[in-house]
Amino acid sequence: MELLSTLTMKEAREKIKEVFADLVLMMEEIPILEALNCIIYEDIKATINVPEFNRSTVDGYAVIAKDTYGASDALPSFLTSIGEVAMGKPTELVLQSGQCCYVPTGGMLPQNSDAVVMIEYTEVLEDNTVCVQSAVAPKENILQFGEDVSKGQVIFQKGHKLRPQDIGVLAGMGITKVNVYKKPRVSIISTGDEIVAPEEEAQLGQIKDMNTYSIATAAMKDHCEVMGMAVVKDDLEQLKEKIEEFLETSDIVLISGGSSMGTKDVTKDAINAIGDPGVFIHGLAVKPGKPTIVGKVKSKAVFGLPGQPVSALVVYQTLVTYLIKNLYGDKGPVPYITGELAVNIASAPGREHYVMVRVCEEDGKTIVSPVHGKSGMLTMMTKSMGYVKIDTNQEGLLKGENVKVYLF
Ligand SMILES: Nc1nc2c(c(=O)[nH]1)N[C@H]1C(S)=C(S)[C@@H](COP(=O)(O)OP(=O)(O)OC[C@H]3O[C@@H](n4cnc5c(N)ncnc54)[C@H](O)[C@@H]3O)O[C@H]1N2
Ligand code: MOO
Repeated sequence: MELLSTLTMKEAREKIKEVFADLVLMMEEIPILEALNCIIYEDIKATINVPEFNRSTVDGYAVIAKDTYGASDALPSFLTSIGEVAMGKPTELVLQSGQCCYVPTGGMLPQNSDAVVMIEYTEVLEDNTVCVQSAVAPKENILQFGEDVSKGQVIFQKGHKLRPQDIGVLAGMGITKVNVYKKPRVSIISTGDEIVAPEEEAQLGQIKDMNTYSIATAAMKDHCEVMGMAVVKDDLEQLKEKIEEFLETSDIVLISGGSSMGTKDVTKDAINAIGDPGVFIHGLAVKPGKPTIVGKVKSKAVFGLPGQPVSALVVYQTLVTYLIKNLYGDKGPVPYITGELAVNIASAPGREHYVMVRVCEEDGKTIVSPVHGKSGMLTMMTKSMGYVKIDTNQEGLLKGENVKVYLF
């Protein structure tokens, strides 16, 4: 009798990290407008100071803060206005004690000024006298030279994923192109004599292909380039040929189905038939996802995901995403929220258990409830916001417990 050997998820991840240490992504230089969600290939240093001059953050009067101390509605300070700063222009003005100067939001501060009083707290009297009705502290309402970013400082580290605000900062530095990792190239194969394309009519006993589409779009979400998608019969030779074809252009080939112990489950044999070292993981102590396969051939990664739609996607998210993040050097955590369990949840003994959950707000509390179903029902995941993890040694989770929900 052949039984699956079962590694824990932690052991499987360590093994994957070790075995694919030589799988590396190339670098490419791209315009910043195309770089959203791309991963930075090397540290980026600030090329300038931001701002490059002391700026006001409000419309008001630049002052020497000391001149306003004690000022109030009842007892204002009277300052002499020496002029106005024009937006986008340098100023030559220099403040002396007892003087002030009008500055718009974002305007350059005159020399010697160290704060700005908002215009609402001032009143202009005759003879360029400004009545200041509120005190300001030094540095109040100003952005100092280099306060946002100072020249030479590392603003983004290698492995950082670029978000809209990051792209804005790069533009603000005059950096219009960035070196990023090339996307991992991924191909997807679904195996099964019963699988038909979504647009085809399914005869009794057949099933429309879900996995090719859920896995391909999961890979796109992970910032991969999908190179090929195919459905292959449960046939060793045909599967081997398709994997070999896809390996020509891909870093990772993801196969779903045929991972278990049935007579028609040929994924493991097909991977091993291509070359060494072949399959190095078959079986994980997780639920769902027990029959997972991981192999290395032609220096590339080949995964055999379980055919059940939920299992395939859960293993993708827990294991394939882990490898992809590793390739990118992305050390960020899996995004999660926390909430309170609405009911007790029993665990699968001896396996790390991923339970699909929905989340709602009730009386200001975040309430987490399990979504029941079987791993052949993909709607279990469409009704869920994420999953909670029950560790191998945990007996279950209790109602009222605070849990982490890992988001899809
Ligand atoms: N004797 C045993 N049987 C099974 C075991 C086991 O340990 N011993 N493990 C079970 C578990 S757990 C899972 S998960 C499945 C995994 O099976 P396979 O990876 O071999 O997948 P298939 O048998 O090909 O398919 C399973 C199921 O999923 C449907 N499927 C497959 N591909 C698609 C697709 N692209 N789109 C939609 N649905 C798909 C397929 O029709 C089957 O219903 O094995 C258990 N059995
Ligand atoms: O372990 Mo299977 O992946 O439960 O459905």
